Amino acid sequence: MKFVVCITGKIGTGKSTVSSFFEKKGFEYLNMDEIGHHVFSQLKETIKKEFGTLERKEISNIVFNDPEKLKKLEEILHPKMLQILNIKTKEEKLYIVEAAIKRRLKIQCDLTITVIAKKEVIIERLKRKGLTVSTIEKILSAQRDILPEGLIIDNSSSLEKLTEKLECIYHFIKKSMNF
Ligand SMILES: CC(C)(COP(=O)(O)OP(=O)(O)OC[C@H]1O[C@@H](n2cnc3c(N)ncnc32)[C@H](O)[C@@H]1O)[C@@H](O)C(=O)NCCC(=O)NCCS
Ligand SMILES: Nc1ncnc2c1ncn2[C@@H]1O[C@H](COP(=O)(O)OP(=O)(O)OP(=O)(O)O)[C@@H](O)[C@H]1O
Repeated sequence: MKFVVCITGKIGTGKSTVSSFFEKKGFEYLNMDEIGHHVFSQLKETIKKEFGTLERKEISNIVFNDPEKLKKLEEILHPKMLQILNIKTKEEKLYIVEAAIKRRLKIQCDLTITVIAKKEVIIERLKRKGLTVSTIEKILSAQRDILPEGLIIDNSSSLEKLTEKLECIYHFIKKSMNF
């Protein structure tokens, strides 16, 4: 049986933490940020021509300050990213796909889980990872179209609370999908 769960949500809400829970339960994990980085390295010439650099941090500064430039980068990367995702999810398996911009990428899946968290919690957690408030604010602003859909998990409190919620969801999926 093939079953694809997509984990979506804004930056720093806890998508990787949630994905890792499902990976431990035996789901194969795919991360669209990583696939994006892979495609980026395959399309260097086009990117260099468009942005004048291949430094991801510099490009991040450009695109998260200019929606038109972000659109341009997405037009270059997204078709190939989707192609890779489709190839990687062909088997009869359980997959967990982490994709902040699931809707923009038009990813097809059997179940969507949206991870949400309070803005101040997101900022606090990401500051600890070394991001500046200004960068976080800019990325959040480029993610205004990420709206809650499917099952919604609020990850504003502890990891213990998150795990409790995830165990419930996992058992619900397991029972309803019969695996
Ligand atoms: C802009 C790029 C070069 C920045 O690379 P960098 O290594 O500095 O950051 P990273 O990839 O870890 O992204 C930082 C944060 O921004 C988010 N993000 C990335 N791309 C986008 C986007 N198009 N729209 C909104 N948020 C995005 C990520 O989910 C993450 O939370 C890179 O993110 C990129 O190539 N993005 C375009 C491809 C894409 O749409 N990826 C998102 C897949 S969900
Ligand atoms: N409930 C929680 N309590 C405390 N810290 C948490 C909790 N959930 C996640 N974190 C921490 O917050 C940070 C962001 O979480 P995570 O990397 O899972 O988010 P993400 O949505 O995948 O982020 P990104 O968009 O940057 O990929 C990490 O350092 C993670 O360990």
